[in-house]
Order: sequence, then structure tokens, then C-alpha cells
Amino acid sequence: MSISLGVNQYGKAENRVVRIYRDTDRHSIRDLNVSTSLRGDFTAAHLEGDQADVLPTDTQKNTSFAFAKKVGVESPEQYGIALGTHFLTAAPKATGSQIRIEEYAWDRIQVDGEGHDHSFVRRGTETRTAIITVDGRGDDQRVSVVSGLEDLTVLKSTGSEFKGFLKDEFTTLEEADDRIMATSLTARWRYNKTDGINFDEVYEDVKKLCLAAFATTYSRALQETLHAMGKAVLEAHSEIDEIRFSAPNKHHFLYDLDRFGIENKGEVFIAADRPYGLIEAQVVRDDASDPGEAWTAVPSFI
Ligand SMILES: O=c1[nH]c(=O)c2[nH]c(=O)[nH]c2[nH]1
Repeated sequence: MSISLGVNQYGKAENRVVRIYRDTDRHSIRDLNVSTSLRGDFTAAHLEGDQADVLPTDTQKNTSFAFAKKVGVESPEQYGIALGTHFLTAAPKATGSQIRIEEYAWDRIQVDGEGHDHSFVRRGTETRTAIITVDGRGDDQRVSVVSGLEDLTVLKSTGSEFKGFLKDEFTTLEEADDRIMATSLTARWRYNKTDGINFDEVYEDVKKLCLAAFATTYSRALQETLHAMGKAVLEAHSEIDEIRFSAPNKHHFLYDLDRFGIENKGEVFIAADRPYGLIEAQVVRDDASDPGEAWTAVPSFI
């Protein structure tokens, strides 16, 4: 019986390459999910355990990030062509390469009708939610409404720091003067009445206020940003008694390009999906009405 190696390819899947253009104060962002793969004569690696012709997937990953700075991301196509052709030179036994790219689109957050310089919202992401609780019957009946949104993904490419935190023998985190801050926000707010409310209008306004607070608050932590959002909502809407937030801190780590002699001054980041910080907070009026059972259907903290 004779057995042969059939088709094969290898590469690094789902490199989360985030390129920020920050040549002026008006930043722009290209957010990519890049998968690379090489085809060719890699028989020795499969049959003999010989890696001499194998350009490691780790190198392919580094190249994906290095090219985001070196050739830039004018478009996913132009960047992908540069990467794909490069790999054929870098790996002489490769006869072909494939670069698959998904791009996530970001819009500028609108503040007073103008697109913000460095704060962005992911296009078309959020889901609107409503939880209605009815308690009792007759004169004692009570209807509570908790409205909300999930997966409102926002990012600011500057205007955020995190420093002065408690340190112990397990602390390795460096203080950050200027970092990317991003989250996929869940917010739920409880109304203190149900009559005479245009729920559609309030929804749009709460979203707008949260986005504007995110954009314009200089953030010393995500915690501070959540509080600023909640305060803005409660100040503008007397019909809302409390708002709760759950915000995963979607970490973006500066990719170390120094190793390749390429300067990276806050321009190329790796977007990590896990683990993530999970920051949750309630902002509430001092004289808020009793919530009754309004939160019982809400999963976990929020
Ligand atoms: O905004 C932040 N809040 C934290 O509590 C925290 N903890 C951490 O490691 N990074 C951050 N960032």
C-alpha cells in the first residue's frame, strides 16, 4: 500500500491587526482580521519533520503587523497584495499564498453634529433590548420597564490613560499615558413611569448621550467613562431613575515592531479578545423609586 501527502497549506489565522493613522490630531483607523497561508512543496516538513523550508506561522503573524506600518493599510486589498507577494519571496518553497482579510468598519462618533477626531463607533452593531415586568393585578399592579442596548462597540484612539493603580508582587502592567480604549457596551436603564414616554426617542437620545460622553470625556479609566455616561443620561432624562453598564475592556496592545527596526508610535496594535477586564457599574438617583422586580429577569450584574 502506498500513501502520499495530498494538498496542504499552513499559516496564521485571525491576526487582529489594528492600524491607527495619527499623523494629525484627526486620527483614522483600519481594523482588520488577517489570515495568511502558504502552499507549495512542504513535503519534508510533513514526511521527515524537516522545517528548513517552513516560514513559521509566527513569522507570518509578525509580518502581518509589520506590514501594517511598513506598507500601510490604504485598503485591505493593497495591503493584502503586498503581504501575499512578500511571502513568495520570503519562503522560496512556496508556490502560492493566500491572504484572507475581514475589515470591521468604524464611523466617527457624532458630537454636536460633527464627526469626532479620535472616537469611533463600530458600524451597525448594537441590539436594542426591553424588559417589561408586570407585578400584581388591579390597583396594585405595577409595570416596570428596563430598556437597553447591547454590543455598542466603541473605540477611542487617544484621550485615555490608566495609571496610579494599586501595585503588588504580581503586578506587571505598565502605566499608560496614552492608550486605545475600546469596549462593547451593554447599558440598561430603568424608567420611573411608563405613561407619556416616547421610548424610541429616549432610546436614540440615551445612545447619543453615551456616545458623546465616551468621545468627550478624557478617561482615566473605563470606570470613569461609565460614570460620565450615566450622569449625562440621568441629568437629561428625569423619567429614568438608574442606568447600569457592563463594559468589557477590549484590550489593544501595542505590537512590538522595535524588534524589526520599525518605529511604532501608537500606530499598530493587536486586538486581544480574551481575557478582558469587565467593568460594571450602576449610576442611580439618590431618590430613585424602588425597583421592585424590575431587574430579576436581567442576567447576572446587568
Ligand atoms: O480602565 C481600566 N480599568 C481597570 O480597572 C483596569 N485594570 C487594568 O488592568 N486595566 C484597566 N483599565
